[in-house]
Amino acid sequence: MHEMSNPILTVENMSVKFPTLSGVVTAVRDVSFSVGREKVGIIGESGSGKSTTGRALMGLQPPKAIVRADRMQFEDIDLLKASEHDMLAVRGRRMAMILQDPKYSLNPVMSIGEQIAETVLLHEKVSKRAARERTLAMLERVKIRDPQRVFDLYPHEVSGGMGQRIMISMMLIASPSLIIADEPTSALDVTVRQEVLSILDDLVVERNIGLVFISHDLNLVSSFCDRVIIMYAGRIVETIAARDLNNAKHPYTQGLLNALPSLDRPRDRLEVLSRDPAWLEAH
Ligand SMILES: Nc1ncnc2c1ncn2[C@@H]1O[C@H](COP(=O)(O)OP(=O)(O)OP(=O)(O)O)[C@@H](O)[C@H]1O
Repeated sequence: MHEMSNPILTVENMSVKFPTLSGVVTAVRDVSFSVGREKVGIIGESGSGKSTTGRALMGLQPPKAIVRADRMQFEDIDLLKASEHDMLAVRGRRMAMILQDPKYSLNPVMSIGEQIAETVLLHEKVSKRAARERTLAMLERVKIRDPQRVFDLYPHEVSGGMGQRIMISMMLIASPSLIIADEPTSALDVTVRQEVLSILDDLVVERNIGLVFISHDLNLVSSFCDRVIIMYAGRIVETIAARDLNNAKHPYTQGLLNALPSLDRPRDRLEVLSRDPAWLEAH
């Protein structure tokens, strides 16, 4: 459950713009939210600004992007004032990101074991031998069978589900207080997805940390997260407790819920989401 009295992250009126040849694209407009020790989902259609929001929190927006906000506070760090040097100490350590494809986050020329052991050596004053032992233990913690064999594999040799477990095992070592997961299970099949979600859930509960879970899958987010932020065209249209989703007030959220396939609403009869220009007005 969340302790909003003491949020880990507070964002007030954040906007992200991209100057392009055909003009300035405003990908995120005046979004405000906080994250406590809880799982917060960000949901919206493709292009609604979910990933841009996640990257801006990490300071990982493309160099041309312009991020503006009244406030972006992560624990004791003012993200608006933090230098790239400050962010190096935050990223991966205090705030970590999991992406859809772990291959992009892993070093392709280093074995899995070497990479995890490197993280251990970065965070703990131990010998190389002890780092190897810790690495094998971490692989076991994320339920990887045969960790000795996996230790010597390279990123291209592991499946997507195993890659996400490896990412999570590195987070167990770094012990971040906030994880931003951008579609971490979209590329996985249903069984593997459930396993990865359950490992992620254990991590959040056990470490009492915050998780921002970005997804276009409302069903998944509503069952996995505590609260849900609904984005539409770069804005937050509604923030709601997952258990209250069925009572969502905003017509866009209701449209998303109605668009979910269910037994009495076969897939070939999905409704077209309705849109109203008034939703784009500030509120
Ligand atoms: N580097 C960029 N340059 C210009 N426009 C960009 C850039 N990155 C994102 N955008 C635009 O910003 C908007 C939001 O994109 P974003 O990727 O955040 O959406 P999203 O909700 O995460 O979508 P998806 O689910 O497809 O990842 C889109 O209109 C996109 O075209």
